[in-house]
Amino acid sequence: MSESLWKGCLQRLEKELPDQQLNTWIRPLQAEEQGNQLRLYAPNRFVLDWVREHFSTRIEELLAGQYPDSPPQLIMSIGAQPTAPRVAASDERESRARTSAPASTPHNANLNRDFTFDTFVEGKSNQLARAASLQVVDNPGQAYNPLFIYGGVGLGKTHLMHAIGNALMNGRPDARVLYLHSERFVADMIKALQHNAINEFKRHYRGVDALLIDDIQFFAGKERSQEEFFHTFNALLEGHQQVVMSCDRYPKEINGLEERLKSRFGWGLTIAIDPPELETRVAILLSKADQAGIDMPPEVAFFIAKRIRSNIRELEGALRRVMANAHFTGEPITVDFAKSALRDLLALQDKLVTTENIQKTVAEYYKVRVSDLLSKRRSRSIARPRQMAMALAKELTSHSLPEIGDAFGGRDHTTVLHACRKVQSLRESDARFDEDYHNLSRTLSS
Ligand SMILES: Nc1ncnc2c1ncn2[C@@H]1O[C@H](COP(=O)(O)OP(=O)(O)OP(=O)(O)O)[C@@H](O)[C@H]1O
Repeated sequence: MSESLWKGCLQRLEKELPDQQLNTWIRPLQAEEQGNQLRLYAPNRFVLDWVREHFSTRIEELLAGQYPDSPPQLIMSIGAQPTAPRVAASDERESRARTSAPASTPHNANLNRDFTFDTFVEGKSNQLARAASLQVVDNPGQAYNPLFIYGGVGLGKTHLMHAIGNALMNGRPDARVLYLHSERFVADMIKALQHNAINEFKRHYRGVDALLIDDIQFFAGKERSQEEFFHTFNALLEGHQQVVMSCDRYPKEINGLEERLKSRFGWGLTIAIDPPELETRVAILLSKADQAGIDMPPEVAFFIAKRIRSNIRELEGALRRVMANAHFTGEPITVDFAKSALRDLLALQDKLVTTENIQKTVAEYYKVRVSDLLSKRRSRSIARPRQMAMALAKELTSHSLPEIGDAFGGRDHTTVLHACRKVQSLRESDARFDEDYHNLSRTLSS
């Protein structure tokens, strides 16, 4: 039988399955080919059951496709392939990652190799989270344990977690690093309970050097999973094994999560990622365009970044759309071109953030009336919210300074400019004011 029997299957599966599934279920398998048999070894029972249930029929079909006259027999078990060299996945990077990982350890393949510190653009909004993540890489299990990263959708939490995992693996290729979404933890646990394999489940998750677990808000309301995670979490911390968690909100704000978990999550370092400011958005766009081999004029990046503010995933979506349009039409990427390519998206955005909406939201936040913001009153309790609203209108809408002045009771454009500068300097000198700004822009952009 050909040595490349499993390789042939892998090549087909790589075309058929999304990367996530390949990395989680298929690439961790080891193959041994003997006579008319293909033996596949799974690193643990979960992988074994999952592959049996979801992929074995397809693998058998692929085997039969290669030897229609005498289809090879597929045998699956837990363990490591005893002698022969492993059959490498066709993706070279994955194959390198696998070769360095002991077979029976929780595999490292669910790390996305593109999410590294090198591809993570630093800005004010993510500086602390990035610095803390680098500390974790330098001193895993010691520096900040657990590291809890929270922030809105699409702001780079997952990217940072993978960057930690990849850097840990680069420093110590035999490190047992496990990245997973909380949903997977829950699914594995249920499966383990069904199969009476909870001890194996425990061993699996407690045997890692670093557990990177994403979107833990998913545990909300799932008591049994929380219980299990609580014990896993404690065991890891006691063993000085690193835990990194991400969540879409501050731990104390997760409804349906046990108090003891909330409090324990705060034992290490809890750190926020905020929505990126304009300069960071521009830098991210330029960096992503560069990675895609596109020469993006800075003024186009600036235009897109100014108009798409909600999160980086949306920013990437807009960039992809512009690049695809340029590719199909062969036209150069200019501001006008981007404007036309993003027409629908921008119209939607404009509808969402209007000056009226900003005035209303700011007035509610500071408990003043909208009419006060538009009035001539100059007391600080009114002037500050008014300046805040003007600065937000400049940042979040595409209106000009005179247009914004008009919308605020017919003020001059220099008043708006002054408000923007004042807000900028207050944000730098007054942390509370800066937090107000972030809260408001988050509310308005979501
Ligand atoms: N600072 C950054 N530099 C470069 N790319 C970034 C940065 N932050 C986020 N991204 C990119 O934005 C996209 C979304 O990021 P990511 O998936 O990490 O968000 P998230 O915070 O985990 O969101 P969710 O809560 O929805 O899972 C990814 O493609 C990521 O590479």
